[in-house]
Amino acid sequence: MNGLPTTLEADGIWLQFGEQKILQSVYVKLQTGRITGLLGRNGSGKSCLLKSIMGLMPTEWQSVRVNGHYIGKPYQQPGLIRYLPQHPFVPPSLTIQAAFDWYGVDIRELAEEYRAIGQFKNQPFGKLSGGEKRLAEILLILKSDAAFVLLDEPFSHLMPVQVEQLQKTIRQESQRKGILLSDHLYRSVLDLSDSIYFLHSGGRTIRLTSPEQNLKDMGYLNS
Ligand SMILES: Nc1ncnc2c1ncn2[C@@H]1O[C@H](COP(=O)(O)OP(=O)(O)OP(=O)(O)O)[C@@H](O)[C@H]1O
Repeated sequence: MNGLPTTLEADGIWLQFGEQKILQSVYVKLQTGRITGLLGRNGSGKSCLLKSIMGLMPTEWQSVRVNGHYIGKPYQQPGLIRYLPQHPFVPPSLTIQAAFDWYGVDIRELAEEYRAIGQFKNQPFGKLSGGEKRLAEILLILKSDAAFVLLDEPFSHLMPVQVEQLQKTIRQESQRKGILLSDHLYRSVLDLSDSIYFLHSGGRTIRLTSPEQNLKDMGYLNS
């Protein structure tokens, strides 16, 4: 691939577990400089889709292309893509400082805005509260040097003031990255996103044209 990655397209993703069809020919497109939202009911397959894009799921078929070039295992490409899973992923014995060093993120840049990060930098992850841990993990992924970032429920466990701060950081980082944002805090997803996909329980994505109305029509929001 020549030049900097600017577009990532995941196409024709098919995934099933036994008889249960999860994803059926799903398509999503990410672009650097843009935030793409992903919404869908509980269990519709959003987390599976994010893992599939990374190359971490045993899909029946899928094609991930960066600037039009097929990439077999996106997660193996240095500087291409990072993924925030729903569940904690940093080993509990690692300190915040050590984790940030490992991901190549300068903790000093964040410590002023996110006081807790600076304050607890010598604490191991295992001793942090659920919200503190989540915040540190989101920032690790979001600030690391990658062209694309996939965020699975970044706002869960965070108090409102941190959600607001994080929205600001997501906007800042989107100036140089393509971000896929999936969260049930739909208002934040709608406010931040340049375009929004809805994953139907049948396993297909549609792009929302009038997000709020579409979400009501599909029963994701009360009308
Ligand atoms: N490893 C697995 N083996 C079997 N079934 C799985 C596996 N992983 C996920 N599933 C099933 O796939 C479906 C989609 O799960 P997924 O976690 O992707 O949903 P989701 O849209 O992220 O849900 P939520 O909004 O509740 O987080 C669920 O029915 C789940 O039980």
